[in-house]
Parts: sequence; structure tokens; C-alpha cells
Amino acid sequence: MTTVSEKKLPILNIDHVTMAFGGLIAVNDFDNRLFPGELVGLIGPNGAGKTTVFNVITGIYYPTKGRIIFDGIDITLLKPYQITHIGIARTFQNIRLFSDLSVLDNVLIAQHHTLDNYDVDKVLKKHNKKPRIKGRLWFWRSVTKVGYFKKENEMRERAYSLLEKVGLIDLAEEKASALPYGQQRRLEIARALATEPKLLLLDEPAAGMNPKESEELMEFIRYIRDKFNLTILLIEHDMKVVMGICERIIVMDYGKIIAEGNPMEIRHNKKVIEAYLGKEWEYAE
Ligand SMILES: Nc1ncnc2c1ncn2[C@@H]1O[C@H](COP(=O)(O)OP(=O)(O)OP(=O)(O)O)[C@@H](O)[C@H]1O
Repeated sequence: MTTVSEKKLPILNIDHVTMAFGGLIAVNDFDNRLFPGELVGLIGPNGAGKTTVFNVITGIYYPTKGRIIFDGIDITLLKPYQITHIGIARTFQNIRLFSDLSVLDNVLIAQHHTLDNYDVDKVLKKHNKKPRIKGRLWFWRSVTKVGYFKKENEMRERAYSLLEKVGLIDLAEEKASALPYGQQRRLEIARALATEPKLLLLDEPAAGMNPKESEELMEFIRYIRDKFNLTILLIEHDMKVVMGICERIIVMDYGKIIAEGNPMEIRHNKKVIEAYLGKEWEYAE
């Protein structure tokens, strides 16, 4: 059956990617595509290779085999900061905020990529895509005093506007470490959004959350997908979250994709039940 999303061009094409660490094949011929606006879950047992898939997409590792095409551009060998600039942002399993800085400063720092990425804009231009920074003009504006202050003000305005949209505006001046856990996770996502991504990769955003916090997180993820026109790929062990918000789920085991489908299909899939879910999810509400 052809779904609506399959008729569009993929925003991300993970083309037969393998990632080996010496003799260990962490990701084995992973082949899949994400379509604009999708919210997709990536699940599987510990050590299945999920985070390695994120690391390959974001340029932390160069794959042993295969290619990653994002928005029509081959990003396989680009560096992490270049990939961020082109439009992919991520969060990590463990919270990585600047804990002594304010909420506002955490978001401001994430905007630093807007200061100088002339080389990446060249890549974008080569693919007939709009550069994200106005190249040299921007450079001269930022090295003059007036230009610097103007840019700083623009960045502040953008940061405040983002904090408003994600519900953290009242906490803008608070130290990041003073925020409750759920809000710190939200700030991490806000910081990723400050890079203005088209694709957002979330690595276990519900880890360590209580049921109320994960309920709120589910709503928040749906909200940002719509508000910021995002495509989202989500690694998560909390099946309530995954089944509750993902339209499609990819299941990995020992580096390979063992199943793919909507939540209903996945929870009834014998291979997935055996490798990961266990019986209790098959008929759960
Ligand atoms: N830099 C590395 N060097 C060597 N082995 C690695 C490296 N990174 C990951 N691995 C190994 O690759 C395999 C897949 O790890 P990965 O972290 O991708 O799994 P995961 O599915 O994300 O697991 P979890 O759910 O526990 O986070 C594991 O056996 C891991 O030990």
C-alpha cells in the first residue's frame, strides 16, 4: 500500500549504511527513508545500534559503507557542525546543558552557527538551495561594532521568541541547573530548535521522567513537530511514549532492522515481541 508520505521525496535517505567498530558491526546494512513531517520511532534492545545510527547521521562517525542523503545533499562525509548548519539537530541520552548558564544563554549559544558558516553555504548553493547566512555581507556586518550589536539583538529576540513558543519564557533568567528535570529536557530540545533544523533527532527524551512528565513530553513533541514543521526521529525505551506519538516505528536488533510498521503492527509483530517488547505489549491498551 502506498501512503501519502511515500509519494513525497524523502527528507532523509539512509542508504544501506553499515558501521563497524573493528570486528563489531554496530549497524548492519540499515536502509530506510524519512518523509517530511513524519514522526518516526527507532526502538530495540540495548546495544541494538540505535544511537550509532544517530551518530552516523550527524557526522560523529563516517559509515563503513553506505550513504546519508539529507534534503537532496550527500552529507555522509560532512562534519557535525556542517550537518547542524544544513538542518539536522539532535539531543543526547544524557542531558548536556551548560548547567551554570541561564536558560536564555543556553539557547543563545546554540545560535552560534549563524555567525560564520560560509563553507556550508557554498555546499547549499551548489545544490541550488538558499544559503542560510548572507555570506560576506553578513561577515562585514558582524565585525563592525554596529553590526555586532545589531546581530546580538537579533539573536536575543530570536531566543526569547523561541523560549516563548516552548513555554520557558518565564524561566529565561534562571540557571539551567535550577530547572526541574522535565524542564531541562525541554530546554535541551529548545536548544536544538535554536539551530533551526528541518530534522530533529531525539535520543531517549523520556529517560528518567515520571509518568506526568512523559505525558507532557508527548504533547510537547507533537506540538513542536507541527509548530516548527519538523520531521522527527525518536529513540525511546518508554513504549507508552513511542506507541502514543509515532506514526511509524523501526525496530532494530543486533544492528539490523527486524521490523517496521505502525504501532499496531509493531506490537503484534512476533519478531519484535521476541527480541524486545515481550508479551505484555501485544494486547495492552
Ligand atoms: N565508539 C564505539 N566503539 C566501539 N563500539 C561501539 C562504539 N559505539 C557503539 N559501540 C557498540 O555498538 C553497539 C551498538 O551501540 P549503540 O549505542 O548504538 O546501541 P543502542 O541501541 O543505542 O543501545 P542503548 O539502547 O543501550 O542506548 C554496542 O555493542 C556498542 O557497545
